[in-house]
Amino acid sequence: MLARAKINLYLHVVGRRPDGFHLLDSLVVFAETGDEIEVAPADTLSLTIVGPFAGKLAADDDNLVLRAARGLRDLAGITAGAAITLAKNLPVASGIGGGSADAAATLAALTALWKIAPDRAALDRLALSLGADVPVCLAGRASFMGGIGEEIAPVGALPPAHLLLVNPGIATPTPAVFKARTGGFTAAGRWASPPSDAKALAAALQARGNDLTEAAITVTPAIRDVLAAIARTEHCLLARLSGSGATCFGIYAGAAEAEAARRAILATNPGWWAIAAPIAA
Ligand SMILES: C[C@](O)(CO)[C@H](O)COP(=O)(O)OP(=O)(O)OC[C@H]1O[C@@H](n2ccc(N)nc2=O)[C@H](O)[C@@H]1O
Ligand SMILES: Nc1ncnc2c1ncn2[C@@H]1O[C@H](COP(=O)(O)OP(=O)(O)OP(=O)(O)O)[C@@H](O)[C@H]1O
Repeated sequence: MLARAKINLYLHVVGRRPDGFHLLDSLVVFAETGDEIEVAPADTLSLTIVGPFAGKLAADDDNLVLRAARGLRDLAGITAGAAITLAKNLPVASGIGGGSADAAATLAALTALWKIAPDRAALDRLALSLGADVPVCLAGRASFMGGIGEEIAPVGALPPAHLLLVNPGIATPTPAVFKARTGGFTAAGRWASPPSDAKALAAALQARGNDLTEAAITVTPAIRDVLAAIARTEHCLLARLSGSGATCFGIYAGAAEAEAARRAILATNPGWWAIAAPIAA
């Protein structure tokens, strides 16, 4: 099962809860690329990690995949096991929700393997307890995200558009970025009807922003270089940070333009990670 990368096309910080968590308004979409979760019947729960970023992550009890599996088992009141394999294709702690997508894919795959039908509200509560981005990853489609991540509203059909994702290879922990944030709050940026094409989408996004950008650059200064490099690529309609970083994205009208931009970026920055993929329909 594909655990798609999550991209925050815009992200406004609209308030703060008394417990310190930030209230957000974000347009979340998914890219047609990500990690892979496979599950097979077994007596006990186990996790094997393979793939390009396997070395950056331990298959220990804290792994979001195993936390999701244990949480689902407890929720269903069963003692089943599963042999889970995670192909870690996305950089870790990079603002594209890899761990959250893995957790959501694990919940979906094990629900099918164990043939259980958990109560939806309880499943959503479990998702949120695993991470603020897990509920939207569980919904699995383009959404306006509110609250601290628990409010998911439909966006309507977005126009076809292609993404270039670029990461400078520096893990950027989400808590550090929220901690570094200064300044006030921004109004919500939701629109009533979706833009008609990629150019109109980029124009609508230009009027919005990612309120974590400055803080993320404080934590990982290389983000400034990544944003500039994406903005310089031909046919780039918009360059922006996703989530708390350090992954940034470019928007392009066509697949060929996004792929050409990926090659151009890697030619001058061979140490960076870059991938081109359409926004999932
Ligand atoms: C920045 C986003 O990626 C936008 O989609 C998410 O809000 C973060 O989602 P996430 O990585 O699943 O975050 P979590 O693991 O739940 O939270 C990590 C830490 O970030 C801070 N945090 C997170 C979400 C939020 N709405 N407000 C916060 O202040 C909290 O200090 C929290 O302890
Ligand atoms: N399966 C997993 N994949 C990635 N990270 C995991 C996983 N399990 C636990 N983690 C831990 O969770 C933290 C966040 O990782 P993740 O890659 O989800 O961050 P992120 O891309 O910044 O997410 P977000 O965009 O939701 O803030 C890392 O510090 C990592 O050690």
